[in-house]
Amino acid sequence: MWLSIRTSGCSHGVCLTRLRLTQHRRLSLDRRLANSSAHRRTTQWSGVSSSLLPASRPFTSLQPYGSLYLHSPTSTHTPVAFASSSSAQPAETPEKSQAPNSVPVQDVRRILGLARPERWRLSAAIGFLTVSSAVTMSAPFFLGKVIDTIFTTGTDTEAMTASLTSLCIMLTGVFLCGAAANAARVYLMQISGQRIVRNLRASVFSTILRQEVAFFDRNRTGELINRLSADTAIVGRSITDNLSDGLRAVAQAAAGVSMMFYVSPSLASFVLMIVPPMSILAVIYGRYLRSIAKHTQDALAQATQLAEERISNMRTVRAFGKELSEVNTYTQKTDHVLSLARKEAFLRAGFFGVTGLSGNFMILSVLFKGGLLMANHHMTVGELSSFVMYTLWVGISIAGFSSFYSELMKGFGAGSRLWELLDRKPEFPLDEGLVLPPDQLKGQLEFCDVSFAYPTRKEAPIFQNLNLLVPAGTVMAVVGSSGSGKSTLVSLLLRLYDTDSGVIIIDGHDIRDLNPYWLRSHIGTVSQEPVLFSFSIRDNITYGAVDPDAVTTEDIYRAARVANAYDFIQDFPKGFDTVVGEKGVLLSGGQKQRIAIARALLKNPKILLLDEATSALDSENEFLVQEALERLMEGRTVLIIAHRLSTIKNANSVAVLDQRRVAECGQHMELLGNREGLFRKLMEKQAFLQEEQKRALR
Ligand SMILES: Nc1ncnc2c1ncn2[C@@H]1O[C@H](COP(=O)(O)OP(=O)(O)OP(=O)(O)O)[C@@H](O)[C@H]1O
Repeated sequence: MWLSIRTSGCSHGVCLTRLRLTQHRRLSLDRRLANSSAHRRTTQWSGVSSSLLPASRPFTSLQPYGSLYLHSPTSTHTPVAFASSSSAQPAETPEKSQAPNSVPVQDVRRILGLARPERWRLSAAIGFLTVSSAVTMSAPFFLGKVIDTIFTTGTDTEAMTASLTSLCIMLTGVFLCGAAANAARVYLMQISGQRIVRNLRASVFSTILRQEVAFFDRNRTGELINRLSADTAIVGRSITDNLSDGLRAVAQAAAGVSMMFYVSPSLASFVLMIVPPMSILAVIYGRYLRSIAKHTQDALAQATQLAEERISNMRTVRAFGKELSEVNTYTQKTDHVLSLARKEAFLRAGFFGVTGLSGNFMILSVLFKGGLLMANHHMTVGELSSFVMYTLWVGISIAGFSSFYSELMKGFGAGSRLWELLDRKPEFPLDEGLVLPPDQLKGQLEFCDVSFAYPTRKEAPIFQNLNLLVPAGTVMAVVGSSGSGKSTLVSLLLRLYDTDSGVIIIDGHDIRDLNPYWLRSHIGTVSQEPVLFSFSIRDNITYGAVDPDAVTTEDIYRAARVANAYDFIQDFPKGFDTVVGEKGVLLSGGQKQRIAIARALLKNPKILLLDEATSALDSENEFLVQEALERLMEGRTVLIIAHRLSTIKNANSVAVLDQRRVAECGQHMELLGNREGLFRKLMEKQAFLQEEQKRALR
């Protein structure tokens, strides 16, 4: 039994979408098969610590890029439109949420979990820390002994010299050990910190790259980069350097207080009355600081995002003469950062002012009370000196602990943003699903009753019950007015987005059942404005290969020759090793396109999605690009967004998009014959006919 869906105005068999009900059954069977492990190809992502991710989610690494996302509607083509702060979509990351005043236990566990792979190094560092702190804290006691030796040996200079010398030699040895232990601690902590940050960055980057394209529509690049660079560094520092400083502060404060009680319990009880109010102050301060630090990070992320977007599109900024206004906008953002930083500075100033004052009062009270005790012979001068030094150390340690606490809170703030990102599950998997044997892939494409709206603009549907069939090995030209959804068709075929309803079928398989990674490895794309990466031409071409390691220099040269790129590449002084600049900015439009064609050729895809170059190219470049494209299209299923009459004429069929569906479909001459038809009107409007007439006259 056959169910036929004919698109309105479609007069050619190609556009007749036949959806056999038995095929439906086959599809559901395939879907079940896809779910079975036999049909799944799940590849472990390597190089990233799986402990960073929730257990429910397998952590897999990126495969070499198989497909070229050149015609993604999200890619930065010229002309460039900037996201204004007012119109910007809210970011998905948790910056917009209020900073909670308490740290959830699972956040603490998670942040400590980051240090697990470094536990041995960190344990050794803590061992060295204990040694160096013990040395530091024993110093006042022994220095007190030195003072007492000086004051109590009276006129017996020989005895004093002997005991003073032995004491000083012993202390020198102890201090040297302390210095070595301290150096070892700093080294181990730094290395562990860098390793933790490296792992965290790899995880965050990998998580970002696995997200579906809609995620990148919602989140700004600058904000994501900020998570990747700044937040990871803050988290890394908070559990290494900062943790070490915190532990040292606690250990030294505890040892200092014990020694104060050992030297003079009555003086110690008197002085330490000041500690409880100071601790309460430190906790309150830490909370405030955490909240302000989080807002400062958010504001900074926004400023970074703006700078990143403007700098990477500098040509557009210059062309519109917007340098000054962009500087003003950026300054406004940094002013906001400054106002938050001012609040933070005010808080810090107040806190450190109070702690400094308390420290001085502590010393003053020690000297006052200690002087009285000395006068009553309850203390020696050496003991009082030791006590004063311990008091100073305890004061320094408490101040160190409060800065440790505030840094730790900053770390939790940055961590909470990272967890939200790391925990985000992509809406559809990158590397799961059915993989067809190579000989089974013919390349027939079918859109059956497809309805779709972009996730960020659900209220504006792009397609409603769209039907289209591209038989394997044929070329279909897609035409339509601007915004009719031509590029969206390409995005759906690449499965950058999923349809809201209806199915896209490739060789009888629902695209959602196919492994997206595998699927994209068989689809080549070349857009009007191909994006190249800032490495050499050789590497840019190799980027297209599914297995870059298997690519030989001869393969690259062959692809470049077929793409009409070999000669101009060889004319560069560095030939194939020429670096093309960011997004290929050092090349002309036509050169970029021919390199992109070579890149697609190396991939040798079964299905080609092309966005033909417009008249932006000069006639020689246009000819070379056109010729290269024609060679690329040979023997493949091609969906081409056509801008030229010659392409439309040479295609096996033409589909006209209008009103969220395929309005007309058929061979070029057939569609042109319909005087009232949309295609005819479109051609007239786009001056294709005039172009043809001009040619006929020549
Ligand atoms: N990522 C996106 N998020 C939301 N809307 C989008 C997105 N990309 C495109 N659109 C919208 O979808 C519609 C179709 O866009 P599409 O790029 O597919 O049109 P097109 O026919 O290729 O246009 P053109 O010929 O001008 O390139 C447009 O209204 C566009 O604004």
